[in-house]
Amino acid sequence: MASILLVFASLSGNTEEIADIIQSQLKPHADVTRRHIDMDDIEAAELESYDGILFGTYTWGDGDLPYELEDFYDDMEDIDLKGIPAACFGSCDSSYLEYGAAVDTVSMKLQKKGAVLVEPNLKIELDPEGEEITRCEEFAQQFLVKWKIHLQKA
Ligand SMILES: Cc1cc2nc3c(=O)[nH]c(=O)nc-3n(C[C@H](O)[C@H](O)[C@H](O)COP(=O)(O)O)c2cc1C
Repeated sequence: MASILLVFASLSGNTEEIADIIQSQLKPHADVTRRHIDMDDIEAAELESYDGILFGTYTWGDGDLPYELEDFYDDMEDIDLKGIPAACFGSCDSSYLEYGAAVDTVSMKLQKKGAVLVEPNLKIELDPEGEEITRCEEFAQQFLVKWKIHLQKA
C-alpha cells in the first residue's frame, strides 16, 4: 500500500484535532505514518521517503512558524521532494492579522523543494467544529482522489 506522512506541529491540540480527522479519512486507503513535531523523532529528510505528505502547523507570533518547527523548516532546504503530492493545513485565529501565515510558509517551502501541492491550504478557525469538521474530511478525501491520480501517472 502506498504511504502518506501526516506530520504536524500543535501546541494546544487544535492542529492535532484536524490531523485526527484527516487521519481517520486516510486510514482505509493508505499506509499512514503520523509524526508530531516536538513529540516524535523526525528529521526533515524523512519527508523524502513517502508517496504523499500532509503537513499541519499552527501559526505563532506575528504570522510566524512555531518555534519547534524552525530547525525542521531550515533543514528542509537540503531535501528533494520532486513530484511528491502534498497538502497543508492548520489551526488559525482570525483575531490575528496574519491569518494562518505559517501554513502558507510551509506550503511554499514544500513547493520550492519540488512537492506538488494538490489541494489548497486548509485553514481552520481554532478547533474544528460542525461545518469545519466536514471541511477537514473533504480536504482529506480530495487529497486522496488527487493523490491516487498522481500515483497512477507516476
Ligand atoms: C502568541 C500567539 C501568537 C499567535 N499568532 C497567530 C498568528 O499570527 N496568526 C494566526 O492565525 N494565529 C495565531 N495564533 C493563534 C494560534 O495559531 C491558534 O491558537 C491555534 O489554534 C493554535 O494551534 P494548536 O492548538 O494546534 O497549537 C497565535 C497564538 C498565540 C498564543
